[in-house]
Amino acid sequence: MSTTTTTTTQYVHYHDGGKPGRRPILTGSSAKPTFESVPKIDMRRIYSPHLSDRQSLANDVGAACRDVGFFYAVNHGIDEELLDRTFDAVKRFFGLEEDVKMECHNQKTERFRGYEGVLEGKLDPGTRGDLKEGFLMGEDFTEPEQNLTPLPHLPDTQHSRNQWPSHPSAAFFRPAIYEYYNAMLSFSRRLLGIFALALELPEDYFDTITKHPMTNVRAVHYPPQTSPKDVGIGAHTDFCWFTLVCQSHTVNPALEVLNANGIWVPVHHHPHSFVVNIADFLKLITGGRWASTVHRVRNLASPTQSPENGGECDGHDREGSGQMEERYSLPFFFSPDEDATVSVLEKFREEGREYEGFVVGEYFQRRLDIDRTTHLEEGEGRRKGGY
Ligand SMILES: O=C(O)CCC(=O)C(=O)O
Ligand SMILES: [Fe+2]
Repeated sequence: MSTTTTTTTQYVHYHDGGKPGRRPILTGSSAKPTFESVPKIDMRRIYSPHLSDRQSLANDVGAACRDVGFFYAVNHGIDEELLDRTFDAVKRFFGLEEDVKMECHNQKTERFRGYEGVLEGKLDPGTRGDLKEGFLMGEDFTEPEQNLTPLPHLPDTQHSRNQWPSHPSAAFFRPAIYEYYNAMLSFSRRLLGIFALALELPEDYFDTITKHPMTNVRAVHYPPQTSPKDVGIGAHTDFCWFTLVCQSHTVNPALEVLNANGIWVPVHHHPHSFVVNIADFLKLITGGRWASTVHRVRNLASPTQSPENGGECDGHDREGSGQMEERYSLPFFFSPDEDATVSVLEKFREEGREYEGFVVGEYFQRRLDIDRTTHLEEGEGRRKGGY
């Protein structure tokens, strides 16, 4: 008598470029060469007056963008106390009365600026929603903190506008977020030069399309989750140029990135460092040579120590059965000017192929609209149709 073993392929599902995607989980002999950890890059060379130092940093950055799409940026030069102050303010903000936060609910704006409640987002349709609350702000020429001039050809009504809570108990929040926003914006401009060098382009190559870039800070609070079926933010790629994330400490890594074998690789907390990731626009203009890597957040309670796991966490299917921790993160999203047209860079084009150009703001809004409509869809959102 003979027995047959049937193996069925298992898949990881995600949301990529605004569309659902899936990747087979490959193990053993079918596994491909891929990354198993996120590289750490010392950013001190970004401030060097010598082009050779900036170029050597660019070489490290370029390798990470190609092979992983993610890296830790350490020694980035942004004041650590500023980062601590921002996290304090963010924790305080999410602890405010619900009414104070709901006054600036994000569904009141086209660009999704303002407050989003727990379970209102849903990047992974297979879940009950994202177990997080957030607050989004970004470029807004009416706010004096930004010192911007309005785009001449756009009517005032089409410019992005922020919303801030007006209650006195929230007065601390706007200046704190602006301090972070402005620091991240100037660091991002330097990083853009490093990306240009990494692509063997002149350092100022992207300057003409980043005169008034589209930028966002999102402050996020992930309550601890007890069920592994939940997700803090469903698996996705980012639809900007690149993202910098500062994350608060959790015993277990909550942010995870997907490698080519469908394995989730944990992104650890390194105090005061940023996590940098390449997003869809940079993947697009490099003709796919740089990776816009799928990632997700699960703020699972830490596992109880057991002899089997030695108290170690492997970043995979953790059960939520231990210490409960709140998690806070501060992604900063950077994209070129809303009215810039971009396409695959000349150097990456194949002869005889047609390449479409697209307007940054239009592409961005299309992606944002997908997010806006997946929010509050099933009546779980407390304010469905309310605005
Ligand atoms: O909270 C994080 O670490 C990442 C959040 C994220 O992926 C996003 O907001 O796009
Ligand atoms: Fe993301």
